[in-house]
Amino acid sequence: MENIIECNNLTHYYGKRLIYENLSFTVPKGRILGLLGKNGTGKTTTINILSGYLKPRSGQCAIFGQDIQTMAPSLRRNIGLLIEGHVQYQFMTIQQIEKFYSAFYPKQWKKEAYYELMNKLKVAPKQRISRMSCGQRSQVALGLILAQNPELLVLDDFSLGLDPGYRRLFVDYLRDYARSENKTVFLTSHIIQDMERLIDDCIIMDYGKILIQQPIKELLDNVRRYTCTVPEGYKLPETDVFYHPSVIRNTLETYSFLQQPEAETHLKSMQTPYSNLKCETVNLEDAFIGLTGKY
Ligand SMILES: Nc1ncnc2c1ncn2[C@@H]1O[C@H](COP(=O)(O)OP(=O)(O)OP(=O)(O)O)[C@@H](O)[C@H]1O
Repeated sequence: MENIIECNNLTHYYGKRLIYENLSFTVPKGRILGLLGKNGTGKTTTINILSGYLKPRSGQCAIFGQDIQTMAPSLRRNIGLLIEGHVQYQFMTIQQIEKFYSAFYPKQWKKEAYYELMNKLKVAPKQRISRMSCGQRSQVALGLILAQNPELLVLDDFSLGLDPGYRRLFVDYLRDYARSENKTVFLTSHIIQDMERLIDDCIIMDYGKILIQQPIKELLDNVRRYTCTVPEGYKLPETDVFYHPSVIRNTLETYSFLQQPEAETHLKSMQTPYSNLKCETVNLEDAFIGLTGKY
C-alpha cells in the first residue's frame, strides 16, 4: 500500500525541553488517522512538523515521498491544512472568500464542495465572515479546504467551536468525502466520541512517546475495563499489563489488553485479593482515558 505520510524517528525539543523522541508512523493512502493525546503531549507540534512550519531536531518527515522541508509548492498544493480552525480575511463574505482562495488553486479548485457545506450550514453567500459565530467560521475554513481538493487533509483540532450537531454534520460529511474520493486524512481533536465515528487508525500519544498505534477496530476489540472488589486501601503492584489502576472504596478499576482468563492468571500471580471480577469492552473515550490516565 502506498504511504502518503512517512515519519521516521522524529525527535523534537523546544529549547532544552524534550517533547518526544524517535516518533515513527506512516499513513497509507485513503486512511483516516486520528492523533489523540492529553494536553501538551505534542499533537500540534507534530502537525507543525508535518506541515513544514517546524523542523524537528532530528528525524525525517516525508509526504508524497518527498521531504516536507524541501517540497515543491506545486506538490504542497495537494496538502489541505487546517490550523486550529480559523479563517483570515473576516471582512469578506462567504462568496468573496471562496473566489479569493480559488485563485491559489486554479487547476484543482472544486467550489461545489465548499457551497455544499455552506448550504448545509444555512448561511447566505453574502453573509460576512465577521458576522458569523465561531463554529460557523470553523466550517468556512473546513469548506475552503474541501474545495482545495487536496490529496491529504491535515486538520488540527477540527471540532474547535462546533456544537454537537455541526460536529456530527461535519464528521459524517468528511467521512463520506474521504471514502468516496480516496483522500487521506491526518487529524487531531479533543472530542474523542467524534473520532470513533470517523477514523480508521489511531495513535495515542503519551508524554514523550507513542503509547498505542493501531487500527481503531483492533483497539476497541482488545481493550477491556476490569473492575473487581478488593479490600479498602489495596494498591495493585505496578505492572505494564494493567493501565492506571485506581481503587475507590473497595472497587478496583483498571484497563488492559489481556483477555479475562489471562487477566485472572495475572491477578493471581500478583496475589491480588480480588472477587467479583467484571470484564467489559469500552468505547474509544473510555479506552483513551483508561490507557492514558485521568490526569
Ligand atoms: N513554541 C513553543 N515554545 C516552547 N514550548 C512550546 C512551544 N509550543 C509548544 N510548546 C510546549 O510543547 C508541549 C507540546 O505542545 P503542543 O501544542 O504540541 O501540545 P498538544 O498536544 O497539541 O496540546 P493541546 O492538546 O493542549 O492542544 C507543551 O508542553 C507546550 O507547552
